[in-house]
Amino acid sequence: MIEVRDVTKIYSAKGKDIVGVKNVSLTIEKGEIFGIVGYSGAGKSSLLRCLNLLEKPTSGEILIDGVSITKLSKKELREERLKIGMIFQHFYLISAKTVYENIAFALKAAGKKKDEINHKTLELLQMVGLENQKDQYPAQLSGGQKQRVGIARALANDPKVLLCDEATSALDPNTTKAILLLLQSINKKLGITIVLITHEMEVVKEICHRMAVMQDGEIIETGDVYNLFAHPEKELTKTFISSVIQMNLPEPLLKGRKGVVIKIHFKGAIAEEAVVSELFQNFKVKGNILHGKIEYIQETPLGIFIMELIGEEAEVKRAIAYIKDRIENLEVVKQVA
Ligand SMILES: Nc1ncnc2c1ncn2[C@@H]1O[C@H](COP(=O)(O)OP(=O)(O)OP(=O)(O)O)[C@@H](O)[C@H]1O
Repeated sequence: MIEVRDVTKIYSAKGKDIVGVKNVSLTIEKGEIFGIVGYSGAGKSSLLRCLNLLEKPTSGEILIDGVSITKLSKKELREERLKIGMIFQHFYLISAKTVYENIAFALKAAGKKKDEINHKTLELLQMVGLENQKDQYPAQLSGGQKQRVGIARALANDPKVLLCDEATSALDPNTTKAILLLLQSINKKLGITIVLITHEMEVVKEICHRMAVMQDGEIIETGDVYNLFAHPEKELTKTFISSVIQMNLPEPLLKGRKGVVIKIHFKGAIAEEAVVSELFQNFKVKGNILHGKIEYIQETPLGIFIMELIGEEAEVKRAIAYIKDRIENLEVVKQVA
């Protein structure tokens, strides 16, 4: 478990104070994949780098499995850092070393013996699917393959935590998907806690269990990914979510509507039921479906329907009440007269 307690990071540049992270408190559970999203400059990298003390917080405390890493001596911190792997957007591989040597280097640096280094390196190569590229140099690899080397190297010393700094931002969508699947399988297989920062909501939607949204150094919203997608509160969270899920109708489509426009989120299995057709059977209302989609947040469906209900006012009201009453986890989120 990672506990971030009231952490602030202030940089000094040219005599000016720049706030990187502001009073952030956060708990990341053991074995979860936790995503931190925000625009450029929001403080994501600063916060992530505080987690392994690549940046020393100006104030506050960070505990990993109960050990306050902000209070460790240099020697203790060096040992603790071995338990925290990190991967980067631009990979940072050693260009003069082969794939095998890049991974083995991390084990050598930790003082492992030759036999153990060989055994572990081969095991890691297999885990990331690079057995056949072991003698190639980074320049001969694709971006996805380079990131696989980065992941193998980060896992060399069996860390408890893997920090991912925009790990897929330099990759194309297909390669991104493959790397995310690899991270997900590593999380399941090894039970390792993964903290990733990204500006791409798709990444969060694909693999994160929980997430936090950062703005101006602060965490403005946090929670379970599915629930935040279904009920985002903050405008910035809504903006991020709308980059992967169409949540609103374009203004011109709303203009001139005579009926009541409602937006419904169907949560969980209910998304697959024929709720909307039942509505039209039971009430004297006509409906225009303006937008309808079922998204999958990992395995769980989230249905989004925007429709216009046309009919006598009282009947439309009854129809809306019927939807609200009948299904507990169905919500009318917007009514426009
Ligand atoms: N070494 C540094 N010295 C001075 N200011 C810094 C330093 N690192 C970050 N900052 C500042 O701290 C703030 C947060 O930056 P940070 O890089 O953590 O944000 P970010 O959300 O990761 O953005 P990006 O995705 O662009 O890296 C910014 O205003 C940035 O200019």
